[in-house]
Amino acid sequence: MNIVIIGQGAIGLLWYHHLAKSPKNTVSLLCSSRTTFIPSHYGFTDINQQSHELSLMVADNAAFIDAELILICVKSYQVNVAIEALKNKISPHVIIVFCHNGMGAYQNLASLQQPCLTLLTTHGCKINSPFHAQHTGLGHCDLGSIHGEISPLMRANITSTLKQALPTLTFTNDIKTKQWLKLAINCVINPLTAVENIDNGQLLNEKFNPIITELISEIITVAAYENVKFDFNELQEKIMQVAKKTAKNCSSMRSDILQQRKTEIDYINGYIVTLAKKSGILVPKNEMLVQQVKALQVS
Ligand SMILES: NC(=O)C1=CN([C@@H]2O[C@H](COP(=O)(O)OP(=O)(O)OC[C@H]3O[C@@H](n4cnc5c(N)ncnc54)[C@H](OP(=O)(O)O)[C@@H]3O)[C@@H](O)[C@H]2O)C=CC1
Ligand SMILES: CC(C)(CO)C(=O)C(=O)O
Repeated sequence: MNIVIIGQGAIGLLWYHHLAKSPKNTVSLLCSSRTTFIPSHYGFTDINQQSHELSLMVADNAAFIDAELILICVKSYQVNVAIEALKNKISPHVIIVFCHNGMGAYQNLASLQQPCLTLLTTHGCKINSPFHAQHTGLGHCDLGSIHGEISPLMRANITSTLKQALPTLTFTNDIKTKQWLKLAINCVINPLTAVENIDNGQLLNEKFNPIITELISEIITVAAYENVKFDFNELQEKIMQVAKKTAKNCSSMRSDILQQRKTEIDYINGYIVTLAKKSGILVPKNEMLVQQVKALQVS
C-alpha cells in the first residue's frame, strides 16, 4: 500500500517504522515546515530496547498523488493546518486516518471529499532526540470511521495493513463510544496530573476522589447530549484502572507543561466545555481545569 505519514513526532515515527518494515508498503514521511534538517536515516528504539538506524523516505508531490492511505500524526491543535495544506494535493479516494488525542480538532470534516477514520491508541512512544523515537509501552489501537463511505474491501485492506504493522488493532463500528471513553480518561488524568505535577498513579490517593467524581459527572451529562451513555461506576472504574496501569507515567499534558510545550487542553476538557455551552449545561470543574492548565502552559 502507498502510505504517507504526516508528522515526524513520536506517533509518526512509530507508524513509519512499523509500516515501512513490510515490502508490501511504500511509506514516506512529511515533516513539519519548522524542520530545519531532515536526516537520511531515522532512529528507532523498539519495545525490547533494541535501537535501529534505518533509511527515511521523505514524501514528495508524487507520493501524495499516489497515496492510498494518509496517517495524520500531529497534535490536535495542529490538525487543521496539516489538513488544509494537503487537501488539494491528494486524491479524493485516499483514506485519511487521524491519530490524535482529544476531539473536535478538525473543524471542517464535513467538507472533506476523502473518507476519514480515527485511530485511538494506548501505545506509548516518545522522542529521545530529533528523528529518534522510542516505543515505551505496548498498547492497543481502535480504528473506526468518522466521515464518508469506505468500501468493505478498502476497510479490510487498511485494517490488515495497520494490523500487520502493530498487531493489537481492532476495527470497530462503535468508534464514537471509544472516542468518548478515551476523552473521559484524558479529561480526568491529564489536567489533574499536569496541575498537581504528579504521576498518573498518584490520582489513586483518596484526596482526589471529590474532584474526580465531579469531573466524571459533568462528562457523563455532556456525553448524554451527544447520545453516548456511560454508567458512572463503570466509567470511574475504567478511569482509575488506567491511572493504576499507567501509575508511573508522566501524562502527555504534564510532559507538555514540563517541556514548556502547548497542551491539547482545548480538545480535551475544552471540548467538554464547548459542547456544554452549546447545550446550556454547567461544567464548572472542567472549566476550572481548562483555566488552570492554560495558566501553566506557554501559548
Ligand atoms: N506519544 C504517545 O505516546 C501518544 C500520543 N498520542 C497522541 O498522538 C498525537 C501525536 O502525538 P506525538 O507524536 O506524541 O506528538 P509530537 O509532538 O511528538 O509529534 C507531532 C509531530 O508532527 C509535526 N507536525 C506538526 N504539524 C505538521 C504538519 N502540518 N506537517 C507535518 N508535520 C507536522 C510536529 O512538528 P513540530 O514539532 O515542528 O510542530 C511534530 O514533529 C497527539 O494528539 C497525542 O496526544 C496518543 C497516544 C500516545
Ligand atoms: C492514558 C494517558 C493518561 C496515559 O498517560 C494518556 O493518554 C496521556 O498521557 O495522554
